Amino acid sequence: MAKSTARTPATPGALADPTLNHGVAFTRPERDELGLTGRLPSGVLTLEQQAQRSYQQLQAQGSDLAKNVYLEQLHDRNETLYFKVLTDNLVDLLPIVYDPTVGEAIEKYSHEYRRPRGVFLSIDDPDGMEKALATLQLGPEDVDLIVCTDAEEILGIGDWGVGGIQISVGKLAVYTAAAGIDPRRVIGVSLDVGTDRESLLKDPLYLGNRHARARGADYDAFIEKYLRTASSMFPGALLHFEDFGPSNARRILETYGRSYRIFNDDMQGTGAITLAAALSAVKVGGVRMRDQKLVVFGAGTAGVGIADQLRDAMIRDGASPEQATAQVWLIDKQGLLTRDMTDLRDFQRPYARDRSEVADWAAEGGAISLPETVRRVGPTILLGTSTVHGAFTREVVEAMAAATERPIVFPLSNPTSRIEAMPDDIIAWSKGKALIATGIPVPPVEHEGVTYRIAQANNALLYPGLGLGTIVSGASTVTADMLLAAAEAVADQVDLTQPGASLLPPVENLRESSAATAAAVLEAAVREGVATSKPADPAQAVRQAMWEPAYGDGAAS
Ligand SMILES: NC(=O)C1=CN([C@@H]2O[C@H](COP(=O)(O)OP(=O)(O)OC[C@H]3O[C@@H](n4cnc5c(N)ncnc54)[C@H](O)[C@@H]3O)[C@@H](O)[C@H]2O)C=CC1
Ligand SMILES: CC(=O)C(=O)O
Ligand SMILES: [Mg+2]
Repeated sequence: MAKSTARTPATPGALADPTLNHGVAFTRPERDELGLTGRLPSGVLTLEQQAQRSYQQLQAQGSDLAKNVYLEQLHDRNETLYFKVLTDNLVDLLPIVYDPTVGEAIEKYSHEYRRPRGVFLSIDDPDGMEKALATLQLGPEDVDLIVCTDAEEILGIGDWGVGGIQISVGKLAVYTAAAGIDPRRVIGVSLDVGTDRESLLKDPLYLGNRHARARGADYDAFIEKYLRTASSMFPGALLHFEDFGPSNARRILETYGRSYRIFNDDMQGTGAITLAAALSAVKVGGVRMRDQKLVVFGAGTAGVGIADQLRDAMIRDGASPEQATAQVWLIDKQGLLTRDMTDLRDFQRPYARDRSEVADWAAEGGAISLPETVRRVGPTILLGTSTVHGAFTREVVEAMAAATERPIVFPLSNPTSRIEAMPDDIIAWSKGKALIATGIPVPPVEHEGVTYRIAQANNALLYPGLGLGTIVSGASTVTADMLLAAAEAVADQVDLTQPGASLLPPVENLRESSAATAAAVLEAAVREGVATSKPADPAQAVRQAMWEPAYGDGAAS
């Protein structure tokens, strides 16, 4: 008997390709033309109706992680529909595709894995890098943005190896939903250099390179090769670096920041969004920027990136560089950082205090604690970038409130399990005086008849607009003035007239806010002479460049 050759026919191309697929929104003529006759139920829905149905399906998922996975699968089926759902429900869904749920998706990547998204570049095959990027079949003019991570310091949850691809994917989703970056012109990249997390190395299902993290010359050569390859294949692309470890993050930016179009979100994006929140807080608090005293708890990539930007803001407001630097105190695992310590990182050194200055401060085992520093310094701003949940205790916040009328308290660590203090506690302990911003989304806090809206000082409120402005300007590098323009544009959008007002624009307005930020960045790039495109009307140029989720002509939409 002849062998049967019958099999289920393959999904026709237009349904299988998420960038082309409109699903049941394909009209009848389109179905005929694309060879889909009989391959879809006969009803034809609009994009709006499809989005309604998807949103209902999403709500039926049992957990935030399940929602994240559902959305990923939707993205794999129909990109336009995915972005329609995401853009129309950004307030609800930002915490699902991004911070904090993305942290869980990263931890469980190898177990929740369905299908790949992005490009995986392996340190064990550096010569395969060009070949891997070439599989995308994109030409030199086809790419605006590449987000890469080596996943050594994902959010505040540390080293997650290849699972870090999901932070690249999440950051890109926010770029598109918040600023209309064209999703067909972006690439997410995992730079898989191994992992030092034992549990991953021992997990039979782990999908990344199964060895310790490469460091030293091999690592440096791999990063340099990535920069050379990505920027020669896609010369127009902005190269976004995310969640690298503290020593590499800064070193890469300092080494290559002037020769490649790179942007480190954890240092520069976080610095700029926190500066924006601080500019608002300073307006409310009344102490001039040049007179602020800043204590940073957790002096790593984000903490010192923010300290640098706040120090520069003090200088712009009239402080001398020496005075501004002396108004910053850094605390890390060793306690308050002092110059006599032998394990300081290069970037911490400028802010380390002279030991003689703190000779009579209380120290436990040689370490000067956060509460002692706050009591002694009387800071006006307290910043948390330590990943230490609960580090801002009642004692610390009360000491801040005793020293300054409107203490500025920014517990910025992500995800929720790492936050230094929750806003309702800070509001209660400071008797409603504290001016607060957090890294995660937090609901408003009621206290003695006032509703306090908590600013989300997450770089997601700034980097999409910064990226859009950089892309539209064709800027050759991301300059300090472009970052400052972005911070000021974000701060300018805030209405501080009501008691308890948020220090940053709400996520509801993120698309509008990103457009305004992008226009300001574009203008700064032109002023600085790094722009290659100089549109006469920056606001209009930015709006025109923003991609909208729609099927375009022909489909029911
Ligand atoms: N809100 C936002 O937009 C952003 C928030 N972050 C958050 O900031 C936190 C830090 O991130 P990175 O700076 O990238 O990490 P990092 O590893 O570079 O910095 C963390 C620093 O905290 C220090 N630290 C750890 N335990 C400590 C302790 N008990 N006392 C004092 N210091 C301690 C570490 O030694 C390190 O220097 C993370 O939770 C991350 O999610 C980071 C970037 C953006
Ligand atoms: C928000 C972000 O970039 C971080 O927590 O690392
Ligand atoms: Mg980050």
